[in-house]
Amino acid sequence: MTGPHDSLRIDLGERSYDILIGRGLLGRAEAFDGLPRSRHGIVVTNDTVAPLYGEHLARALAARHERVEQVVLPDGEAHKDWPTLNRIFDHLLAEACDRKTVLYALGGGVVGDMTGFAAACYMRGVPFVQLPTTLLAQVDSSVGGKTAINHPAGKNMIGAFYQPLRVLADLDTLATLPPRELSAGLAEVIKYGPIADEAFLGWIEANLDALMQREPEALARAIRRSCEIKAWVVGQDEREAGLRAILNFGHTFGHAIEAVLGYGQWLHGEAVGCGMVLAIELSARLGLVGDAEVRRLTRLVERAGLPTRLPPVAPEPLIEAMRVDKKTEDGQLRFVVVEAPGRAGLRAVDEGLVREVLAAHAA
Ligand SMILES: NC(=O)c1ccc[n+]([C@@H]2O[C@H](COP(=O)([O-])OP(=O)(O)OC[C@H]3O[C@@H](n4cnc5c(N)ncnc54)[C@H](O)[C@@H]3O)[C@@H](O)[C@H]2O)c1
Ligand SMILES: O=C(O)C(=O)C[C@@H](O)[C@H](O)[C@H](O)COP(=O)(O)O
Ligand SMILES: [Zn+2]
Repeated sequence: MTGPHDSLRIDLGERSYDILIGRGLLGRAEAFDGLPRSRHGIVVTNDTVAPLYGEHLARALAARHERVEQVVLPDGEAHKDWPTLNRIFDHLLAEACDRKTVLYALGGGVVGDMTGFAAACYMRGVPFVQLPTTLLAQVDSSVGGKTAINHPAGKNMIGAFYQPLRVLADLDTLATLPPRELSAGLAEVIKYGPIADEAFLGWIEANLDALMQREPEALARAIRRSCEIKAWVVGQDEREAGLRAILNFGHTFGHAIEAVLGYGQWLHGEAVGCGMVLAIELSARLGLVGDAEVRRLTRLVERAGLPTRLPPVAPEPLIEAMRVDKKTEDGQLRFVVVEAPGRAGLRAVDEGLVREVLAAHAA
């Protein structure tokens, strides 16, 4: 393929695939070389992203499929649900799409998670490609094969592990991303520091202003390192038997905030930002890290424009929502904690301690 781009491979045996990171990838037909050609290519996107990048992508795909069609979903986390997922199936069936049909997820994590789940289910599995257009999706959700929809009782409760054939992260798409969404994406970038790479945490601290100003080199490096860490984790533990849980740092608190407030009130990245502050505080109360680590992460989350205190909700509904977390075993809450800077693990935690942390961070 011509043109400057960076690439790395996620090593999963017969399910291995490449992640390409570069400018203008969506419009470059050669970025799709080697992917299956078929009668139908179905672009799943939403009503915000379709007018921005839909046509561009359709042109790049025109030579690959006799028919390139779009399924345009309503935008937002509130629509990551059964009725919206069904719209994808309705379209595939109405157009007599067969099992060679390729689905293309064009958008952020919501579109990516739903398209992946639809691909896993339609005719028991059709190929799909991730085309992430948010920072969050480029550093996290497009990689690793977790696909899902939400349930009112809990985030991502209905889903499947199903890997894409390729990930194309087009850096140019980040130019149109609203600032609040950029901050949300930074939450998942920051996450990789305390759990896996203290040097990367230092790099983020030093380069946060450049990232927030969208300097292309800084963004490319943050995306590359984030994907490397995620590929390293998922390559060892695709289905979260153990190690992969570290990618859930901040998510037990974060998912509870999202569910209790109502999906879409706080963005996923905002809830994870606040959740990481609570999770490092929990780590400190367990005697694993010191106050300096708590202050360091809190300061970075704050600088990234993310909340560090809980929204005005009572603790009980949050605890209830946390009991639904996928890491809970035999009714026992389990949290990802930082064990030392750059290293994380999973611990069963007493509910009393969790309540103390919630109280310390109440609005
Ligand atoms: N599968 C995983 O491993 C994984 C990892 C992290 C998060 N997630 C999931 O991802 C979702 C969050 O993803 P997200 O933060 O990308 O949110 P999102 O998909 O809702 O996208 C954020 C907003 O940005 C808009 N948008 C997307 N690309 C744009 C662009 N280039 N220019 C302008 N606007 C654009 C979207 O329409 C939306 O309004 C959550 O549902 C979360 O649970 C999944
Ligand atoms: O890829 C993973 O594994 C993650 O945990 C990444 C998270 O950022 C992401 O939000 C994921 O969807 C959460 O997974 P869940 O299993 O807690 O729903
Ligand atoms: Zn996440």
